[in-house]
Amino acid sequence: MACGSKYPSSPRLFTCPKCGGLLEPFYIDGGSPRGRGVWRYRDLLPRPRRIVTMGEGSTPLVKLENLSRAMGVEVYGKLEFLNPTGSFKDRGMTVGVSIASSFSYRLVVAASTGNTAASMAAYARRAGLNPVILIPKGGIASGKLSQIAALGAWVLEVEGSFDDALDAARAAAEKGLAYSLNSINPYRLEGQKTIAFEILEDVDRVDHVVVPVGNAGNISAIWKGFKEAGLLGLPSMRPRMVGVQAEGASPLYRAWVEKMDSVERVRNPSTIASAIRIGNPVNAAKALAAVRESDGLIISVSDAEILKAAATLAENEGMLVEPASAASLAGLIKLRNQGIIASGSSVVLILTGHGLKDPRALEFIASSAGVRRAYASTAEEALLKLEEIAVGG
Ligand SMILES: Cc1ncc(COP(=O)(O)O)c(C=O)c1O
Ligand SMILES: N[C@@H](CCOP(=O)(O)O)C(=O)O
Repeated sequence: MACGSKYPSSPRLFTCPKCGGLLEPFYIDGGSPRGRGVWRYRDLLPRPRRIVTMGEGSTPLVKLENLSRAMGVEVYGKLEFLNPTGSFKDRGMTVGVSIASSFSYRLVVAASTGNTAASMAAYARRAGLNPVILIPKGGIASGKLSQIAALGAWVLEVEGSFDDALDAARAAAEKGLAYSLNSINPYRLEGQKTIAFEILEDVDRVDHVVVPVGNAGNISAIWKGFKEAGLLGLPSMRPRMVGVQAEGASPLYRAWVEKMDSVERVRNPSTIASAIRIGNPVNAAKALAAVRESDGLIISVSDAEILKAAATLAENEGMLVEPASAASLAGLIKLRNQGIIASGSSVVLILTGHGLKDPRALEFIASSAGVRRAYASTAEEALLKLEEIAVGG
């Protein structure tokens, strides 16, 4: 693939036997959008015999009016946290699990920082498959852990980072023990490229698409979508792709700064944004190519900037997202302050995961918003308190 080789599509062929690079499907014929959700773009998706769906995709693209005014740019949020399991991963899982189920796999496997796991578990249950999940011990948000447990998945806690868990999950898939649904699976990423198609159907102009980056599959998939959109008769817009990493887990940012084509593994990635606490992104080469081809860039933001952005989004737009998602707004704020994104630009933030998944992070956000709480021992006292609040405004 990086070497230019082409192969007939096969559900288990993920990497190029010659160069070891991750494969990508390509299409000769186009088509046209019809229906709703991810499968609206079925002419540019794999064609499994059976489709396992929960109506994922068709998420709202909402103008963030207050932030747009304050920042002097047109900011839109793509509300990916409104997908069935609360993250963009569902777009990929409907495709990946449909393939697994069409080819009679019984066991599906993924390493996860939480959202891939929750999504895979849900779609696998619906398809009657058994989900096995490897997580970094103590490394995922409590809401996600409960979500996975409630879906009855097998959870294997691995001492180490997400990257260590992924090494094991990949090895298990290579041995044929289970079908891998991480983003090494090119068919799963095909579902995620539909984010680009939907953006193109919803806005007339987009200059920048800002994406939080962990394992780097999503930014690569979205850019692939922009490149392929013409095949579906959609407008051919090529926005700049902006990848945002958390400072303590930023191998791609470092590779970008040092003008490298591959990343150096960060051994102990650390950030409050557990979803992107990843030190060795498997899609690094594709993501770097996407950013370069689109004339975009990769930046990093601190945990403080991420939490501040999450609180800003909540206070100004009423949206609660998990820290990894807020990294996109933190990135935009930084790029506006540095003058890199010009005023008047049209910017789409990919809001990837729901805030309710990470109650601990919500507490941090609440404290920065200044929690307003009072106690009343009777209804009369409550009324007095309300009168005081009304006077205070
Ligand atoms: C909420 C959230 N945001 C962003 C990301 C980053 O996506 P990717 O791994 O495709 O770069 C992830 C997962 O990695 C995630 O769960
Ligand atoms: N944030 C991800 C990490 C795994 O990424 P994947 O795209 O390779 O599945 C998660 O939610 O687990």
